Amino acid sequence: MSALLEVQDLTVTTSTGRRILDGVSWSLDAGGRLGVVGESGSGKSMTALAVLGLLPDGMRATGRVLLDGEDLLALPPRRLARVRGGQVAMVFQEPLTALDPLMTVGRQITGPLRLHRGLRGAAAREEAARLARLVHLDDTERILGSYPWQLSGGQRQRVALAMALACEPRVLLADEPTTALDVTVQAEVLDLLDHLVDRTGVALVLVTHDLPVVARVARDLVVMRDGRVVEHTSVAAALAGGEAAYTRELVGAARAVTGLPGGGPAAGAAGVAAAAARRPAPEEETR
Ligand SMILES: Nc1ncnc2c1ncn2[C@@H]1O[C@H](COP(=O)(O)OP(=O)(O)OP(=O)(O)O)[C@@H](O)[C@H]1O
Repeated sequence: MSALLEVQDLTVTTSTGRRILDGVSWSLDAGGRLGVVGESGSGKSMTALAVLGLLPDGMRATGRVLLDGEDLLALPPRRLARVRGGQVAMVFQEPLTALDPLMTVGRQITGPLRLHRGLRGAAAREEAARLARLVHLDDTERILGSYPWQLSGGQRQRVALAMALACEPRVLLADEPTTALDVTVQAEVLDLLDHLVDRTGVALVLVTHDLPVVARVARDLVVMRDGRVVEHTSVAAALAGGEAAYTRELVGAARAVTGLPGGGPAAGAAGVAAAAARRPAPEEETR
């Protein structure tokens, strides 16, 4: 079976000729969950932006980004804009950047429903309410009538997820979706992401500097450094040791400061407890 999304030899160069990405390749199957990790400046966000055709002015991308075999890098801008937000949706670190401060949440969710699915009136409102419930915004009526600034950070990120899922995308690209949230809300949003991927079958690309975040939600892993892919493996294999010395370094560092699950004796009690607590049963899922 061929991959749903395949990045082949992606290279991004600035106007001054500096290579920001150098021959990045990875693939994602339908329904897959891929984590992209690496330290600050390793090129994670640029990879996500290049996939979406959203690179800053003056940067040039070469290589191929195949969605179901169609090269997104070769698409005319208007066709690419339809793919973006349609077949490939995105969620960023700061949900406020994706939300219009002057529009109620309800109108923001019905926007993509109208644009990508042709829903209007009561049908659009009902679908917006269903999406709000899907992302566990249970006080649905109040939330849909609120403006973004009236919501908490966690609620805003749930709204951003509802908007991303409104067009029934095949791929969800999330760049540091929990980094701006405090720790307990982070855990809730990660559990929600996990649940949404299961529930909708959307394939996930999760970009983060935080390995425990990836370990919690992703199945496959791309480790980046200095604009290159160091290793493309499974999360389980990386936690069990990883091929590349740099992957082992990242895993070791994460394990030293957090309860990173899996792995050998170094995982310790905190890691084992975190692994056990990783997937709550649906009925006890954190809201
Ligand atoms: N607008 C820009 N112009 C030129 N270089 C840039 C620009 N934005 C980022 N870069 C450079 O591109 C490289 C990759 O940056 P990128 O933002 O993808 O890293 P990252 O892995 O996502 O890090 P972080 O977690 O800090 O966001 C870095 O060296 C960065 O300095």
